[in-house]
Amino acid sequence: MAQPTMLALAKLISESVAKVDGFCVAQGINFPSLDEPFTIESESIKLHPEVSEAVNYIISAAAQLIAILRPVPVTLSTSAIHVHVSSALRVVVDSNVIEILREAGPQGLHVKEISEKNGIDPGKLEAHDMASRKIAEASCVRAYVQRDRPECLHNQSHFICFGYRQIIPGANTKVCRKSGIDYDQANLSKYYFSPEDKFIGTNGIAAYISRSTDESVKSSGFLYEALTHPIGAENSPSPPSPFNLAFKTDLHIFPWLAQEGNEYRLRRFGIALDGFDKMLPLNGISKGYHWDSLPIGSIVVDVGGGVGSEAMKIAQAHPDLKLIVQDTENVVANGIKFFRNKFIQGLTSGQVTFQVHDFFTPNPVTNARVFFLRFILHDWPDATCIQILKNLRVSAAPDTELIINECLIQYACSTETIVEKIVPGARMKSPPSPLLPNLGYARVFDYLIDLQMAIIAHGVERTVEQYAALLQKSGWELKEVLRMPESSYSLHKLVAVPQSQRLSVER
Ligand SMILES: C[S@@+](CC[C@H](N)C(=O)[O-])C[C@H]1O[C@@H](n2cnc3c(N)ncnc32)[C@H](O)[C@@H]1O
Repeated sequence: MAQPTMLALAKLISESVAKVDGFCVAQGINFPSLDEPFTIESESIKLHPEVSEAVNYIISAAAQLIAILRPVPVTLSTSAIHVHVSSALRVVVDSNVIEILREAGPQGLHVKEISEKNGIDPGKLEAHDMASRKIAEASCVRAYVQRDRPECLHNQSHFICFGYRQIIPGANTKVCRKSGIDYDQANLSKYYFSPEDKFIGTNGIAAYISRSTDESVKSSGFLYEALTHPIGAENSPSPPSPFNLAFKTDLHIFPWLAQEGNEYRLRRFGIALDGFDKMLPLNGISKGYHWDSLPIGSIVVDVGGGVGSEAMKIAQAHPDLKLIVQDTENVVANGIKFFRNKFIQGLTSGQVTFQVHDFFTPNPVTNARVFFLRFILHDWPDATCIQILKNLRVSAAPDTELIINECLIQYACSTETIVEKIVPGARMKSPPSPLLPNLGYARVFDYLIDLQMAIIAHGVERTVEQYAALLQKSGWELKEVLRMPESSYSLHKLVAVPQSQRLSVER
């Protein structure tokens, strides 16, 4: 007899599929197929609030079934070598295979022709593609690149989703003209080999893949060495991170990215964060928070705002707000270029300004209505976060609200903490049994990013309680949690207000 859990999971899957089907029928839409070209809009149904819950239950239940059904040694061995998927993905992105296939059209291209364009030996390319394809299939992801004939590859929706500029007349012409790239064959190959320009004007997904499979994957192999490093073991205040060991540097990743020679990586990092947003519901940044009820002209400071991809969305959706994007010098320069490409009116109208500011010093803006922090605190250990938060607290006005936009980690067991009881929104809705309380595999990305933060930056993804404690120690009070359950990543907004007693910054 099958385990009762298996039967319950199978039932949950069919009920949830029926819900997705019912929604599609009621709306008169087809659920996107893997054989159709990807667009951000067509994918948005998967993040629709009425669909996403059922989708998450299906993903979570399917993974639990796989874990039950697959022999344990196979599961462990597969996980042990899964890193090769990342390495193969990087080859495909950084050697321009996607762009070359897109240009070739639906009939695909012989590997020799791909090789003529990107300079990678066909035998090697074949080997890489096979690795990527076979492992992807083994993980039930489905092949990224399809073959009709043994030596011919063509794009599937997964690769098209990387959103490279198309190198064919029409839509491409516009983008390529913007970046000053001509269309003759000579320049085309130059473009393939000009990484400085590669991601500019794209939707950022390929930049995200390229970044993650470069610094992060290389560093990941050093996790054990970092954890067992004698300096760390001897309680040194700054034990090396896996990134430090892999890249032979003592620097934290951000000052390292700002170093001469890393200009391409820094630019790619900024565009990658814009690409990351494609995992989130459209207009997710606006959801939940009362942006529309802020007084006209209110100042929103995006602290460590990167190239300003979030500030751009807030500015576009709320034209009466003023945005100040703060970051380090090189990033601010990249941000201004990013805005010139995507939203020049924001700059010319004065609605958005950039400011060089080190968030380890008190914030120069003392009349902010909102301090906005996205993906800042997860880059640093607790003591450093408290420093950052205190420097915002000393500059906060009585009506300043602090929005922390971060992933919230949920334990795989049920919890009922004081914070969950008293702070509105702090508690996550529990999924039905026998799914894990944290939604299991449907939320695996959260836990991988948690590891990634530790690996590249000594950082960490935190629970609501951990954020409440950091805020409490730095003069802020957690007021509410604005959850966005439809996000594929547990990205939520924590809203904090100044504690009544003003703190002085400890140095
Ligand atoms: C993970 S990124 C997040 C960027 C942006 N908030 C977003 O969500 O797209 C972290 C940002 O912090 C910036 N940063 C790092 N150290 C900084 C410092 N000391 N002062 C200001 N910004 C800093 C980095 O340059 C980077 O843009």
